[in-house]
Amino acid sequence: MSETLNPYEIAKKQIETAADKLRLDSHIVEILKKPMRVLSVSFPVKMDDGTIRVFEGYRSQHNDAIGPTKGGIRFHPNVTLDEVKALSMWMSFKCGVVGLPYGGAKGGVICDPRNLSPGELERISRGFIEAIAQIIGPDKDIPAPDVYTNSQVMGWMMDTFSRLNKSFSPGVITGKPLILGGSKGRTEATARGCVITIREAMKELGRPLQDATVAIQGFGNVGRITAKLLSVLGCKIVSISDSKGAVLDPDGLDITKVERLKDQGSILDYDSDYQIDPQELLELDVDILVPAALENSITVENADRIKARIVAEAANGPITPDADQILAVNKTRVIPDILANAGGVTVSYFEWVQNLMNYYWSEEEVNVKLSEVMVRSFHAVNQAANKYETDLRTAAYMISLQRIVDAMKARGWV
Ligand SMILES: NC(=O)C1=CN([C@@H]2O[C@H](COP(=O)(O)OP(=O)(O)OC[C@H]3O[C@@H](n4cnc5c(N)ncnc54)[C@H](O)[C@@H]3O)[C@@H](O)[C@H]2O)C=CC1
Ligand SMILES: O=C(O)CCC(=O)C(=O)O
Repeated sequence: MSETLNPYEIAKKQIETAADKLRLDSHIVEILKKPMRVLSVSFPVKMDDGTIRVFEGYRSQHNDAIGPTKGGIRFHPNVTLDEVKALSMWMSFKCGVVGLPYGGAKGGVICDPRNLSPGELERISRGFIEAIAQIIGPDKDIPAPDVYTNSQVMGWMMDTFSRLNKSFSPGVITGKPLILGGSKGRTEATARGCVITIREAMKELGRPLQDATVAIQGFGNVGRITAKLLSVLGCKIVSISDSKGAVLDPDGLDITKVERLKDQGSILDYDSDYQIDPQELLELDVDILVPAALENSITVENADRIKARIVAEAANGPITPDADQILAVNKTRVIPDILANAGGVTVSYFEWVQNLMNYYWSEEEVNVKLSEVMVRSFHAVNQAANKYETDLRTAAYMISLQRIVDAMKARGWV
């Protein structure tokens, strides 16, 4: 039987694996395998040509035993309800692994921002928040950016929520522009956190970062800043891809040039001799592979051909469970998404805290706090993996599952 690529089925499987190791009661596992609340909405939006289009979106809230739920909003043509549910579950375990007082949530709207005008994008952003306003709020559920949404989208969403509630509510959403209560360091936080986990993993393996070779799939918020930060640490970024294709230079790409080309048109303008098939990027013989795009990049189809020593899951869900097993046999070190990309939600938490106290930290303060969280969490997961003789993903799930279960018990739910 071929493996499932359905993210919801995958998330459930990951929970079962860790729950088995923790010997959790089956009724507790059943609670955790379902989001506690899912809102499915459709809302009309006036397009620039005067026509009205109806857009569909979802908000899934997985478990709020520990605190309000938290997680990004994705705008993408392939958004599905099952994807949003899985992403909300992964958010719960991500918040758990770094010890944030949140449960997980996620939202998604089926649309393609690459084909929308700025005005249409604004009306979709406002329309979606109006449609889900009843279930979000600073002490209920706090959205943030994800794929194809950014700080401007968060600004519009915060404005719509504040107007509906007739009070300025910066704490309803994070990843906002600085002028509206955004946190310094939030834009870079996911990549910065990921780079810290890579640095710690390389230390564990006794390998230097200087001249380490890196391939990065995805050149958006996370992939692009990861490329920049790793190159500052002396790594050689040999290959980068985005939704249009991939480029490779075995001597190391000029990241500033790739950034300029991306802003002006396409990374494929780098040099036609440097273009490769994006699938090839994943299979390059590099020290570090960073999938920073979407789910299911590494499956049973290609797992056996992955040559990287470390795969750092900057994206959510890039490796399927069956592929995970193949990578483990091949001794590839996988830094799981719920740890590798937890820097984003960590600084989102700092943003929310700053909004609630209306007092703001310097970028240095934010980065020092982020680094403390990421280093501590990486080593806690690594130690648990050694103790339970398991991989980093299962160890990370075990830590978070235990926290959520403890909270549910303390509240008298189970
Ligand atoms: N933005 C954040 O703070 C966080 C993002 N993530 C995850 O990181 C991943 C990337 O998110 P962002 O960078 O924020 O999104 P983004 O919208 O800024 O960038 C997405 C990038 O992926 C590229 N892409 C899309 N399809 C691709 C494909 N098939 N092959 C190669 N590249 C492709 C796009 O061209 C774009 O460069 C997602 O899985 C997201 O859920 C996780 C934690 C936090
Ligand atoms: O910053 C946040 O609250 C959540 C970011 C996110 O959606 C994620 O970590 O996948």
